Amino acid sequence: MTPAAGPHRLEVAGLSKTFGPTRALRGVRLQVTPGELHGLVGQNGCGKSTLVKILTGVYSPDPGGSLTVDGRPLSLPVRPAEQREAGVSVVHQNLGLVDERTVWENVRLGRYRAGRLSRRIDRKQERRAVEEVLARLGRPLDVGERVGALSAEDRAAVAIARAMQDHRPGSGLIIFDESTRALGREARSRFFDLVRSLIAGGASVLLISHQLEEIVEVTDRVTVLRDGAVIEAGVPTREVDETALTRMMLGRHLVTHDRVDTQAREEALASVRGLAVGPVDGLDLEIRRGEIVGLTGLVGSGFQEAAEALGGARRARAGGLTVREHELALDRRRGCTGDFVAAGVAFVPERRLEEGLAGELSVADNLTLPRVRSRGNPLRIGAAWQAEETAAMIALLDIRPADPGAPVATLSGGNQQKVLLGKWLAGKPDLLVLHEPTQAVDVGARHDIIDAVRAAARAGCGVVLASVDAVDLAVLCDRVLVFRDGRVARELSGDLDQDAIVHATFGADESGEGWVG
Ligand SMILES: Nc1ncnc2c1ncn2[C@@H]1O[C@H](COP(=O)(O)OP(=O)(O)OP(=O)(O)O)[C@@H](O)[C@H]1O
Repeated sequence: MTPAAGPHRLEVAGLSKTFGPTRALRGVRLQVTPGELHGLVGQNGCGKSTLVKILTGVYSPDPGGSLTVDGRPLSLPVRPAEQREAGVSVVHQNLGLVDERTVWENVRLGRYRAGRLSRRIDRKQERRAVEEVLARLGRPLDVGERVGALSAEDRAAVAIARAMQDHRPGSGLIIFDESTRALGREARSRFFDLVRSLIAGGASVLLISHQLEEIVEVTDRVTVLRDGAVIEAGVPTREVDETALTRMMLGRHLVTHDRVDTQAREEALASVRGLAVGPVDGLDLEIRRGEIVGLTGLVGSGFQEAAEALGGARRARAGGLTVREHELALDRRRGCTGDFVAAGVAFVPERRLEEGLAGELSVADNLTLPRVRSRGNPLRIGAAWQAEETAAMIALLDIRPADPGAPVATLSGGNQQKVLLGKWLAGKPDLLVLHEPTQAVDVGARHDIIDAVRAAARAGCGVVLASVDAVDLAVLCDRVLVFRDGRVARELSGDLDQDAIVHATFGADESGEGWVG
């Protein structure tokens, strides 16, 4: 679309943010017009989240920048009330919903209006308010339903309703910060239908995504950040394609990954017997050296629980895992991670800071932690092997900043993901269990991660890759097990392609159930 005349919906000028030695943003400018779907892309650590946090008042920027909405300047740092009044709202990663709560509670969370006299929440009024917002969106839902029980697209509608409830018709800016990843292809397209209907009504959208295909497909214009600075401001999307965007983001050309010949050897490496965890009941699985086995399915199908149990992060009801000569009981209590490490099993969880990394410790400490005990005196921090291993992993995975002393919590999401993977790869595991390893990483980092996983397989490591990302599964795996209702509904192998994986995950199975995505 052509930019509308009159003031911009959002105008950011000269915005900078410095964290100690890191210049996270440098003189950023960004203009979003009314009724525009504007994409914002950039490598991990280029400053996207920092920008969103400034727009929503979490961070105060360095002095000197300015921020206007519909021509009205906002004070810096942004005050929550002012942000709400201006109609700027964010939908976070994975939609930011609380599954255990109802639709109306999710929409109203944090903004209940208590009765003036009773100080009680007026449930009837709250529910009615939410029904009205959903009606405005054209998505009437049962507001008393638990959000966890909803379909992916209804969940998306709840997140959008939550974001737009204070918007005056024809105004407002919704920022989607990596919000669409959990949506399947079909749900995603309906999600964008909904977004377009908001835009047709005059709202604006800033879409932050690592899915360049999606950016190219749905946005009107796109702004590219690199190392905290704007490289391209508001290029009309019809003038770019994925390759051009990648080059702008990374400053280099990337060769896309194709499938490579299998690295799997004849030699058996690991076997799973009678695994019962979550909805899974009695899973058997053999993994050979160098083999990459994918586990996938819809949320709740059991593939995630199975991966967590194999990695020692979740206690199973029953089951055993044999890796070479090591036998591990999978129904043991958590806390026996040491046994898994000793057996050569490494698990890279999806939730990095909660399960996998110590945020306050440095990159070097996090990368080398699992081997501190076996390789030397834990009190002798800074040993030569630690420096060597850290330097090797920083280089292999292009971890940024390349500073071994930086606390991990200060790294961007994608760079934390790389540290987590590096932590386990450096230990040269026999069995590597990965859960969503490329989540929230940019195209360049994804490239590095795929290379690193392949190199591990080439060295004889068996890999279990649990993911909803059909592209990752298709380029990396020798075979893919598709879970449905706790059982392996399909096993795909041979020349895998992503459409076949998506179809097997979302499509009707032999019994004719399900729906085609
Ligand atoms: N609280 C903080 N303290 C120190 N440095 C920080 C802090 N927050 C972010 N940074 C640094 O600022 C830079 C920008 O990080 P930011 O999280 O904004 O990147 P991003 O583009 O959102 O990355 P990703 O795509 O990986 O989420 C990075 O170098 C990061 O290490």
